[in-house]
Amino acid sequence: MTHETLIIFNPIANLGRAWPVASTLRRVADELGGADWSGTVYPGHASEIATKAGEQGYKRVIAMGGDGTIHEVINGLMSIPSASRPQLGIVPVGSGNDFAGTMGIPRNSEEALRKVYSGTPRMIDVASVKDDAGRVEYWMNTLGMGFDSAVNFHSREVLVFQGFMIYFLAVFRTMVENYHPFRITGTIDGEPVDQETLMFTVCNGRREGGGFLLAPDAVQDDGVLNYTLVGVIPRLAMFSAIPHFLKGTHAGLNYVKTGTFKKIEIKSNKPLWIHADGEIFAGFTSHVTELSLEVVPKAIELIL
Ligand SMILES: Nc1ncnc2c1ncn2[C@@H]1O[C@H](COP(=O)(O)OP(=O)(O)OP(=O)(O)O)[C@@H](O)[C@H]1O
Repeated sequence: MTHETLIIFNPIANLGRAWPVASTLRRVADELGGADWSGTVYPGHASEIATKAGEQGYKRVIAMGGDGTIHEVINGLMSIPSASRPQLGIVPVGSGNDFAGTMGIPRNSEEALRKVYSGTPRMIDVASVKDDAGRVEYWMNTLGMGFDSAVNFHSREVLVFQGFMIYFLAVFRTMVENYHPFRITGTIDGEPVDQETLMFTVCNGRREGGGFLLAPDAVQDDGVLNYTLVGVIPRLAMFSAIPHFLKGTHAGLNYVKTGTFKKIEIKSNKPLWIHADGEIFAGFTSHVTELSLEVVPKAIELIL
């Protein structure tokens, strides 16, 4: 440890386009006071590096990548006691960068890096998810069950486009291949829920999939999370719903329920496909049928 800042850099973010950005940013970081750098070598590595950063006494950790990198870094930071948890900075070099977008972090990576060195820390909420096998993960942007998870899984196979276009193509594939209603029962903040569902997305951030505005009113330090639940509609009607989710005007649709919560406990009659911040929590071969979701208020000090 030679600096008080550690940059955790994902070289394969944005399909490898992040890699050349690092050499430019290295010079900028040096000019701003310097940082130690650590590149990720395999999935999950960012989480391990962030955990170690706490033990090593770093004052701040910069997640340089997309939402998946921030997700891993946050899981590492949450394993550190809050008193010694480093601050978090974000330099978006991923493809969707939805959480950075929500937080108003500049899309330009050099500008974002400069902001980390000159910005103000603000405590933000994160959230936890626990499945029926007792597996716990933290997430900071969105966690989706059903339709948007299938979109996320398919988006990994679209290799020729960038950003939002990847997700847009994946949406059409999902409509054709994965019409998969499921029934959820359980409670939202103690209130019973029993609902045939196509998609159930819980949000701390406002958008996912490079621009789908699922929770336009979400606030990241209000101690509550938002949800958007899409009931069962015919496949064709889904086409007309897309513009609403892009603009964030879906709350008025009669098959959509939205609201806020602190804790959700649900069971599904079918295994749930789940993404957490765009990372696969339970894929197409999922066995997860029970889930508990909870806000962790003001858990991370994010430099903005
Ligand atoms: N060296 C590596 N080799 C393979 N995978 C890696 C490596 N380092 C990180 N990863 C994985 O890369 C994946 C994608 O990272 P990330 O989400 O940051 O970028 P992105 O998908 O381009 O951006 P976004 O999620 O904002 O669309 C993550 O699942 C992470 O675990």
